[in-house]
Amino acid sequence: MGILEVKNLTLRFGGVVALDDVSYEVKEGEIFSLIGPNGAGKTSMLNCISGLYRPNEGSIQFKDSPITNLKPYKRASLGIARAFQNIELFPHLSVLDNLMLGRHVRMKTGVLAGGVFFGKAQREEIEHREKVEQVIDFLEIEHIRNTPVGTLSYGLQKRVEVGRALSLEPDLLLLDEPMAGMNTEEKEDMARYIIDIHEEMQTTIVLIEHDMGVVMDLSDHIAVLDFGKLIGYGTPNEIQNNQKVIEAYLGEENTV
Ligand SMILES: Nc1ncnc2c1ncn2[C@@H]1O[C@H](COP(=O)(O)OP(=O)(O)OP(=O)(O)O)[C@@H](O)[C@H]1O
Repeated sequence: MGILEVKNLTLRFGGVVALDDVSYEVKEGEIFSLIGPNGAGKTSMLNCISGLYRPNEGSIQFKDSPITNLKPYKRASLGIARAFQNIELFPHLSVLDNLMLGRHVRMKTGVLAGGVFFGKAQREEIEHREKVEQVIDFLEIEHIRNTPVGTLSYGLQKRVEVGRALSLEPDLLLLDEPMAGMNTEEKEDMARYIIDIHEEMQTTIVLIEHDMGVVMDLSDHIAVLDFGKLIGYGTPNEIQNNQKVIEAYLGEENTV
């Protein structure tokens, strides 16, 4: 079953067609990757899914309901979370506080009431703290839980950025180049966390990544964009043998 259905999506910026009549489905529980050359439209696609951009044409359905015209916070409250390519954390706040803020759309009493601790707000705060502590354990960032994010290494900040999205307990996690700028060891760690999130939390993941080794290893299905058009869709094996994709993006050396 498709947890996310994108139909005939077109997005224009003046004369630039960032997305051109793109349709595909992301199945529940899978790791789905969006690949393609620079400027192909991958981030624009994530922006349309998370609600930052409104497409000119077409529709997006999440769990069988239309979300095309919903605001980003509404989509977040339905279970769509995103880790940004350019880390979107509060650098002066601790890891724990950043993750708590990541849950704010789940909080009924609001961050302020939670902060001054009365009755219902206090109970809710404790519940949210527990969820966030689970994410901290899961991503093995206990040792930096009270550290201001801005003082951490880039690799750890990227992990906290994923943690911020994960603290929402999403059904659909959008990861925009979670390994960009990382060294080999950090990349391997991040790949392992993505596999664990997928396997242990059964979270559906949409991944944008330029490292083809990672994409081919992790993905159940891959969609390939080129100049805003969908030029390929399939399993890693199908994509590596797709002549159009080889010519536009992969090149002969990346194929099996
Ligand atoms: N806010 C914007 N205003 C104008 N043009 C934009 C905007 N966002 C994206 N574009 C254009 O849309 C096209 C697709 O860009 P997009 O960033 O989605 O590609 P991408 O595949 O994510 O690229 P990269 O791999 O470099 O991140 C590009 O031509 C880009 O210049």
